[in-house]
Amino acid sequence: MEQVQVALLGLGTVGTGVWKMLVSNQDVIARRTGRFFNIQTILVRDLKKKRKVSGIEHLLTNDFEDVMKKDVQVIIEAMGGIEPARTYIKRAIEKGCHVITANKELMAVHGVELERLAGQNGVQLFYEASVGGGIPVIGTLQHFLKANRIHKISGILNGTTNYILTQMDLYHRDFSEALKDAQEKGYAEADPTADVEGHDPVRKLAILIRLVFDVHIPVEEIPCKGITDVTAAELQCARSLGYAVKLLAQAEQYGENGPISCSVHPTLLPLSHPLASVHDVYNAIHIEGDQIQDLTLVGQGAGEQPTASAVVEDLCNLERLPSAKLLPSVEPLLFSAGENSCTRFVFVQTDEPLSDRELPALKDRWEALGVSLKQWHLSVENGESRLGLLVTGWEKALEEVALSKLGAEIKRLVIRPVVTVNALSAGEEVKSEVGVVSN
Ligand SMILES: NC(=O)C1=CN([C@@H]2O[C@H](COP(=O)(O)OP(=O)(O)OC[C@H]3O[C@@H](n4cnc5c(N)ncnc54)[C@H](OP(=O)(O)O)[C@@H]3O)[C@@H](O)[C@H]2O)C=CC1
Ligand SMILES: N[C@@H](CC=O)C(=O)O
Repeated sequence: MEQVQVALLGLGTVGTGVWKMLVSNQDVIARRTGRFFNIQTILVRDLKKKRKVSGIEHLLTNDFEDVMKKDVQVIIEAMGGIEPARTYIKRAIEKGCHVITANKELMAVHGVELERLAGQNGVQLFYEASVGGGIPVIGTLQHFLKANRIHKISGILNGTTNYILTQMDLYHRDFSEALKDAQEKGYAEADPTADVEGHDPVRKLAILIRLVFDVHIPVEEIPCKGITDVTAAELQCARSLGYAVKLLAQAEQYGENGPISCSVHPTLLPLSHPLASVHDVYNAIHIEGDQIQDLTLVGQGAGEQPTASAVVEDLCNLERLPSAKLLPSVEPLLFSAGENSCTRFVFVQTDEPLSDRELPALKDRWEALGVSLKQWHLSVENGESRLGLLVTGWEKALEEVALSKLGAEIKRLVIRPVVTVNALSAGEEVKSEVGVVSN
């Protein structure tokens, strides 16, 4: 049996999962690869911290130079953050080690540099765990969709926020309680701001964009909005109109080397949409290509076991799969995904009593502005009116004047993009204009 010597950087959620899987699935791995992966050393920050696995104490170090002294062929980076992870990975590559990383923040920003360095040094750099947790999306794009022209990729790319939205929407739990739960389950980033503000799915989208469109887009150029302002009232209103709110990542290219629209935004999806029923920690990635047509991958997007699965599969594939080919990158023209559709969910909370009898008049006033009111839902709770409106023809420039026609002082307003069903597309016959009213 061939022995492969491995160093593990990080023994948190992912590192612990990798250790456990290499122990629990050692027989399957050996049978299928003819290899035994031996972890020689584990880098951590705090040597005194209580660990979730035993029998590793003698392997722990908090000095990267100890790792460099070991004769290892592979380094698994599961620490997170840009530095010192970037420096450690570069040093490992320059020493001739293959590298596996789960670090999307690093790969989104420095992926091109690190892949180039790996190529120059004749080693592999695999990062399957960096997008979609246990979903093999990177391998699928790199190895099994090479010959397709992919024009669109969209999906739910963050387990923590999907878990929070599901808990709020279906189980009526509050935001902070659901976030705490996601942290305890090991789904969230060390700093969960990256999850709830949308930076984590933006990083993952940047990695996918590089793989499908061969362009590097700086993460700060991807329009992004997180879920911190999504409330239970809004989720209930959207559901009453037949929609679920999901943190949707989207990227679409218009023609070969053409402009790219992309964004990460809380978005309304019709309940019949396949992504609307992707709940809890599950992620989903929908790929549209000229030959494959469309393909959706669904699986657990975060957590110890699914993420460890992606890392260990990378380990098993190191010698089997070819390295990714880096293509010359072109400067794309970027615009926000929301800009090419003008269907919106306008959700208003006001202390003034609103009546559904006023809505036909509002519909006429908006019609005159070119805004079409397709569906509404009004509810009154503790003296507060909550009005959800589905509209087409909405434009930023019209916002102020359109909202002034509501005739009520707005306490809170959110406007979300909507993935349309045919009946809502501008110019098409509307099947139902009837508002849904509940008190
Ligand atoms: N959790 C998840 O579901 C997923 C995570 N990822 C990514 O995997 C990576 C790891 O995530 P996760 O396991 O959740 O993170 P954790 O915070 O649970 O673990 C991080 C580990 O790295 C160690 N570490 C951090 N910084 C240093 C440093 N400077 N020197 C030495 N050791 C260090 C920590 O040491 P110590 O224990 O001593 O503090 C800890 O063991 C991140 O890039 C994350 O984005 C990817 C997919 C899913
Ligand atoms: N914090 C991330 C972890 C996996 O990438 C998430 O919740 O998706």
